[in-house]
Order: sequence, then structure tokens, then C-alpha cells
Amino acid sequence: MDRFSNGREQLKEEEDSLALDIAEENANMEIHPPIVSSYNDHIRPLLDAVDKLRLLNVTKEGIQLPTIVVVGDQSSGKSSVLESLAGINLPRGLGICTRVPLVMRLKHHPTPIPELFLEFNGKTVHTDEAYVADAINLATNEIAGDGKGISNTPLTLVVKKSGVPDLTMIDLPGITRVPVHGQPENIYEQIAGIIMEYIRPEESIILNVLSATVDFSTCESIRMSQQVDKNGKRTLAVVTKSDKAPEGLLEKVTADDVNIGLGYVCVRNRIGDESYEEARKEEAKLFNTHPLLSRIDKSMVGIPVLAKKLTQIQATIIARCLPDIVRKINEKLNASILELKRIPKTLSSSAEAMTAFMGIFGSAKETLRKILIRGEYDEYLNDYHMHCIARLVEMLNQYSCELHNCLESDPRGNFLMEEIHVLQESRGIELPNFLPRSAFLTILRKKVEGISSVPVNFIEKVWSYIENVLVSVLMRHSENYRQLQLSTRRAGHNLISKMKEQSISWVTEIVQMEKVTAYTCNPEYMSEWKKLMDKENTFRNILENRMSKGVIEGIGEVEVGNLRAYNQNVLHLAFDLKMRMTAYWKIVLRRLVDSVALHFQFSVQNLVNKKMENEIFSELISSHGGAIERMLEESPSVAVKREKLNMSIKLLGESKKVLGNIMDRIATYDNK
Ligand SMILES: Nc1nc2c(ncn2[C@@H]2O[C@H](COP(=O)(O)OP(=O)(O)OP(=O)(O)O)[C@@H](O)[C@H]2O)c(=O)[nH]1
Repeated sequence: MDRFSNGREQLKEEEDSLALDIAEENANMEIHPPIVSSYNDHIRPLLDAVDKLRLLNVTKEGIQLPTIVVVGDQSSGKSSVLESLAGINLPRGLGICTRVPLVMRLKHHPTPIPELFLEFNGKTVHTDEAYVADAINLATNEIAGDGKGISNTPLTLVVKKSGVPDLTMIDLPGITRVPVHGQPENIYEQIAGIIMEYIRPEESIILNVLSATVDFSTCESIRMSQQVDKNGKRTLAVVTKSDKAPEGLLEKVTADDVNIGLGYVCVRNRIGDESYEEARKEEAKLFNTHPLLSRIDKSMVGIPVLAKKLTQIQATIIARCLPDIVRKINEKLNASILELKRIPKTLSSSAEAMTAFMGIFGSAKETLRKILIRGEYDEYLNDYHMHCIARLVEMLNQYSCELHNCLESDPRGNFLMEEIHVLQESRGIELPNFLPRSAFLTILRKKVEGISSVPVNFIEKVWSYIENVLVSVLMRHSENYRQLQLSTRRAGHNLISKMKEQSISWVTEIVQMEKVTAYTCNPEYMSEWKKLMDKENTFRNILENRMSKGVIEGIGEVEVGNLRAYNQNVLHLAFDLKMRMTAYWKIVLRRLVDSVALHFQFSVQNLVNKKMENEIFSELISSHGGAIERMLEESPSVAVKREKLNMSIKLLGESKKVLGNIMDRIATYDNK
């Protein structure tokens, strides 16, 4: 079992004992104010810790806190319920009163003089019971403006008073469909947005305030809570204004048409100028004596019952969520520290800048060596585009296929016609059985011309691929320095364009050489030619047997019908010329593939090992007068990232400190 599970079990036992305490206390409970907190000593520090985390705004880091969120339609009586729980007066009335999320922290406090203060916008404003309503209104105006607009910036009200339950709740603006005068048109969307943000997390308990005077199923707050808590397992209903609509209330709360998993508590809040004490007395009288309301089970009525239920639920969710919160804070803190370490530190001198530059350049070079020369792609396991050797081999195979598939100028239907024509045009005043060299070169020139664009296109394609790889590696390694990125990108493009130009002129020359000269020392030429010449008898047989076409091994099917018009000598020379060319063409194509492959390997090695360094260094020196430190000025996005990480680390560190004791407690449970 993990350490958290152990901790959870221990906390669960505490919860159970707390529940027993509460039940016992409920039995002896006096209905007179103040509501005496039965808060378990074990849970109180945990609630304090959660409140501190809330104040630190740890939710900003994506860590949700266990929270009781009060929602209700406008004027359903939310503020009245909260003031009943706190024993103070809150702004109440018709129209929109709660315009910002109000975090209410109620804390039992042994001394008779209550202590009240507001925390908002980073300041603390002390107040007292008589002025708290005004102070809240003033603070709300400061946060959300004087009008009727709303804001998502929370306002915290701390009430330390003898006898109040140790509870933290968040009161949210009441849901209104129709904007009242002075409210923005999209007030519903704004309020709904805030409410959803607070009630969506699984860690939130939804305290749904429903007025007894309405049909619960028509309440917007019910519709919203059902969207995030379908079965109502984290929803508790408080039914206000029981005094106003006692008829059928018992049936309504027992029928539970709207799926309230945590149950209903019917209350009667303060009316008019009643004092808090009077209100509690009236409430107790109402539920004890009213013919209809007195029939509702006593475990479902009255503010004291609500207070007990809430403290119990609060204890449960805190105990359930805290181990996870501790874990998440640790995880996020470690992740942020790691990420911060990955961001290079700010450079303060030329020497530091130079060292950093050399480091960046060295690592970029090593990456390029790996992917372009050695074929190691561990840095780009899932990025196939960067598995360069494999991609280059693919391109080379494709290039070879393209060269071999280029249509021959002599389609089979016209077998030997081109040779005969070229031989006729190359005739010299000479003996008739000589094969003129010029005839061979003429055919060779036409064939080479036919494929001449293929090697050039291939060279261009490969260089643009290498350019892409080079620039992306350089960008990756200099990602923290925008100026350096600009220079290295420029250097990369310039270098590739120079090398591409050289390659193209090299390959154009190679093609030109193949076009105007013919030579090979490769013995395959002779053996292939001989093999093909052995098939001349087959050719003759096809002619003599008056067949229109036939198959010659090594050449394929040929049509010979129109060749019978020529004499034997011409046909022999044409056949010979064709077979020499066939044997030689294989050598030419192989040469074009092999030499281009060698050229690329050599060029890439040159690029990575020599030229890149020269180009980048001269780009840095020439365009920026050697001001390498300026090149390595941190980009604004990195500065922002560092600032954000530092803030996260500070916040998470403080949160961790807040939870220090609790973690120790969990650890002690583990060792027990
Ligand atoms: N009779 C009676 N009136 C109540 C009760 N609870 C609240 N009210 C009255 O209902 C009105 C609205 O109550 P509020 O507490 O301001 O309602 P709210 O939901 O906080 O209002 P908004 O913040 O504006 O949404 C006030 O005039 C209260 O006095 C109750 O139990 N009985």
C-alpha cells in the first residue's frame, strides 16, 4: 500500500470519529446561537492549510482545492444562508448583490470580541460586524466597478468569532437570465462561466440554495449543477424561505425530483431587521410548531443542522483530497524546477557568451554528424523526416528508378529504325562494313539529352531536404537565442545555396561528359555486348521466317516487318550499333547513380565537418561586428518563460511549506 493510502485510511478513521462526535453533539444540540463548532482538532489544521493554499492561489497552477461552492438563482437566499452560518449581516436584497466570488472563511475563535477582515487585491481591510456589509460592497465596487457588472477576482471575508463553525465556502453571483438595468447583455454567460469554473472540479461540493417558493426543477442552479454532477453525489440542497411556502415542502424534499445526493436542509433565514439570535429562535419555533413544517425530520431542518452537515462534508473532502494535492504540488514543483534548469542562464560577459555559443554550435554539429553521416537518429526517434540516411537512400533509389524508366527514344515498334537512319546520315566515303563512331555518339547524345533533367532535379531535391534538416537542427539548438537563430538560419541558407550551385554545375558537367564522350573500362560492357550479339541469329530467323514480330532475349519483343527492305549489311551494322548502345547505356546509368551518391556523401561530410563552421562564424562576425554577446541576448519569450517558472516555483514552494506539517503527519501515519 502506498504512503498516501495509509494516510487516507488514518484520515478516514478520523472522519468516522468526527462523524460520531457530530452525531452526539447533534443530539445535545442547543438551537440558540452561536453555533458551537465541533471541529475535530485533527481536521482544523488541514482546513487552515487548504485556506492558506487558496490564498496563495494555488489553483493557478492547476491544483484544485476541496471547496464548498454556494450557488443559487438570483435572490434565492444565498447570502442570507451564509450570514446565518456566520452570524453576521451580509449585503442582502433584491437585484444582484454578490458580484464577485466571495470566499467566506469562518473560524471559531475563543475570545468574545469577533475579528473580521477582508482580503482582496493583495491587501487586508479590517472591519466589524456593523460595517461588514458596507465593507463588502466597497470592496466589490473596487474589484468589479461601481455598476452592476461582475468579476471573477475573488474577495475573501474572514470571520473569526466565538461559536461559528470552522467552514470555508465560496459564494458566487446569483444566476440571472435577464440583465437588469446597467448590467451587460451577456451577464448570464459571464455568471454561468464563473459558476461552472468553480463547480466543475470533482473536488468541489455544490451547496445549491433553492427557494421553497419555486419549483426546484425550474432552477437554473439545479440545471447547472446537474451538468457537472449528474447523480448529485456532491450536491447538497439548502431550501430557504421555508416560512413563505410551507405547503408541500415535506413532499418536495422527500420526493427528491432533482437528484440531490447529499440531502436537503430546510431553513428560515433572518427576515427584515431581526437580530441573528431572534432569527434562530424564530427558525426553531417554526420547525417545531408549524403544522406542516414540524413534520419534516429534525435532521433536515435548521441552520445548526446545516452547519454540522457542512463541517462534516468539509472534513470528508479535505481528508479525501489532501494526499492528492500534496502529490500534485510535489510533482509540479519538480517539473517546474527541471524545466527552469533546462533554460540556459542569462549570459553576463563576452566570455560566457562565447562559451555558450561554442556549446550550441558543438551540439548542433554533433547532431548533424549523427543524423547526416552516421545514421543515428536517437534524438529524433519519432520524427521520420529526420532519419536522414534512410530518407536519402529512399531518394537515391527513386532517382535510379526514374533514370532507368526514362522512355527510350527507340520504341520497340521501330526496332533498329533510328540506328538505320543515323547510320545512313553518318555514311562516309569508306568501306561499307565499318561502324562509324559518330553514329554511336549521335545516338548516345540523344539518349543522354532525354535523361539530362533527372540528375539536376535530383540534386535540387536532395539539397532542399538537407537545407531543411540543417536549418531545423540549428534552430533547435539555438532556440533560446532569437538573434542567433536569425544569423544561423541565414548562414544555413547561404551555405546550402552555394553548395547546391556547385553540385548543379558538377552534375551538369557529368551529364555533358556522358553526352559528348564515351568510355568505360568496365569489362561488363564487352561481355554484355557479346551476349547481345549472340542473339543476332534469332533476329535473322525472325526476318527469314517472314514473321512480323519476335522476341530477342535481352531486348524483348520487336517488330521487324519493315526491316526486310534493307540489305543484310545495313541490318547487321544497325543491330551491332543497337547492342553496343544497350550494353553501354547500362554503364552510363550506373555511373550517373554511383557518382551522384558519392558526390552527396562527400558534400554532406564537407558541409558538416568544414563549411558550416566557416559560414556561421563569418556570418556572425561580418554582420554583427563580432558582438556575440548581442547575438546571445535572451529572446523575450524565454525571459517570460523564466519569470513564469520562477513564480510557479515560488508559489509551489510556499504551498509545499504550508503542507509541510501535513506531509509529516502522513509520513508518521505510514511509519505507524
Ligand atoms: N422570508 C424569508 N425571506 C428570506 C429568507 N432567506 C432570504 N430571504 C430574503 O430573500 C431576499 C434575497 O436574499 P439574498 O440572501 O440577498 O439572496 P441572494 O441569493 O444572496 O441574492 P443575490 O446575491 O442577489 O443573488 C432577501 O430579501 C432576503 O431577506 C427566508 O428564509 N425567509
